[in-house]
Amino acid sequence: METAYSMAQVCLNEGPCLPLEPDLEEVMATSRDQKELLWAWQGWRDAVGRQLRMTFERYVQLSNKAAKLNGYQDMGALWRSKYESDSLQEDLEQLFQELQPLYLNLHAYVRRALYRFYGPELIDLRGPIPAHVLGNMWAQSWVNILDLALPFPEKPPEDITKIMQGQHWKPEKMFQEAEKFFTSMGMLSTPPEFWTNSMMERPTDGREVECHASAWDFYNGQDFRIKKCTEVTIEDLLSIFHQMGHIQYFLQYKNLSVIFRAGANPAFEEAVGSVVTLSASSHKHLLNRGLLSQQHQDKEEEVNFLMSVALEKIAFIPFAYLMDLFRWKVFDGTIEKNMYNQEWWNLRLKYQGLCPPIPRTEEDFDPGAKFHISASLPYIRYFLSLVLQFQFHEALCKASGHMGPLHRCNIYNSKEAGKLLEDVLKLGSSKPWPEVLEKMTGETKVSTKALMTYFKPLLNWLVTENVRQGEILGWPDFSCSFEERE
Ligand SMILES: CC(=O)N[C@@H](CC(=O)O)C(=O)NC[C@H](CC1(C(=O)N[C@@H](Cc2ccc(O)cc2)C(=O)O)CCCC1)C(=O)O
Ligand SMILES: [Zn+2]
Repeated sequence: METAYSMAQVCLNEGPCLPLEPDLEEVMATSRDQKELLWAWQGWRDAVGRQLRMTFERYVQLSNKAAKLNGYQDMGALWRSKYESDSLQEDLEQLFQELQPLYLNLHAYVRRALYRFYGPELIDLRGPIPAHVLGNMWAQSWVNILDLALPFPEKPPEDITKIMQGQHWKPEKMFQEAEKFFTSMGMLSTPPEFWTNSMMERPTDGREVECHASAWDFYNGQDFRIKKCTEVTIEDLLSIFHQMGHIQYFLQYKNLSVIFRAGANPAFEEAVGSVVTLSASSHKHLLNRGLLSQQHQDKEEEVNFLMSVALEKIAFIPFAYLMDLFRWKVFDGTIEKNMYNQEWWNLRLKYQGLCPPIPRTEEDFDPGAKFHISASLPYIRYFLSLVLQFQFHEALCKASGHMGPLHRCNIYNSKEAGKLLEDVLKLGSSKPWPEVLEKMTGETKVSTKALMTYFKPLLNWLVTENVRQGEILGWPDFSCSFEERE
């Protein structure tokens, strides 16, 4: 399945065939022509999703067989066991409910912005949003339509990608920049093997590679690598920070016995790189790294900044939640194979408030068009990491002596924050994760408080704006209308 995913391309009538990275992702991110967006969206699902359906059905059977042989009810139960909690699903639902007001206000606001641009024939102000106009192949991050959704359009943020390209950044410099962030906090640098053995760019010698980025621990205490088809963009720079977070975790726990060389739970692994990214993407940090020239941000520019972070992080919440809600139900048999696609879109409607842009059938297998499903990589870790990374951010900012709003904090150069983070990462999975969380934050429970604190100024602005526009929160017109699409 992963090979089919990484080799798939969508071909223009006469002319080149486009791979997902960077070409189709570029179309989804930059095109404002809904017919072109639909071509890429549908083409990718025809090329990948449809091909994977049969294999996926067999994969489910074999996965459950393996799980049962290991004493688990089904593979979903095995995946969930990593969190060592008998109330995991209830706790996750509780976190999701707490974040709903933030998501519903963002959804309503973005729907209005898309309505202004694409008009009533495409957008129903009381309905779900079609999934192909949100700037991303899976509508999991909406940051690429920031230009359509900017609260104060007369104060657009600087284009950091253009600045990077103007400064002739190369992939290796992007990795060095990320490493420098960790060493500035007194944390570990990468060994020479990392720089010789990693694959930082798509090969030009014709080798077909899996371009979805990943970080690898070779469990020999010295060989650690990242594989990524790096493009010189701010999006790729920030995802390199995320990847280097995995490498830092590998380095910190490399002397533990191999059974403990893992994150305290999978969400901890994901949160480490993301928490550093929260500082690295701050105005203060980008300014002092020479990637921004504007000295200070006024109130309105700050709302614009928070909107860009929300389009990445808040839009992601329901997607990250439903990915494994779907797979857990597939593994436990609640969702049978003749229902895969309609149940997938039921979840996409219920949690994300999205519709497919064209009718879908059971000939399609849209979940398979997402890397982690083709690669059998669990996903709930990203949902939990979203909450955890803000809890970590608050704790590390406090340790660094930061005063003022959480979204202005930058832990770069803070040896205190580095020490606190290091002491946590060194534990690997050798202690129950609530103990590790308490060491970092003083709390033993995952809490949305820090995330809500970070976004409070934006939520205030969003609620005021949505009330002013008389927005309906949610999608009472829940049907996905297609006739206008023709
Ligand atoms: C051997 C192995 O598998 N190693 C694991 C790590 C480990 O287990 O040690 C690994 O490298 N997994 C790959 C995966 C890559 C990325 C990803 O897939 N991200 C998600 C979700 C997301 C979205 C936005 C965001 O800001 C952060 C995350 C997506 O893009 O949907 C690509 C972009 C960034 C992270 C990763 O690094 O988590
Ligand atoms: Zn990760």
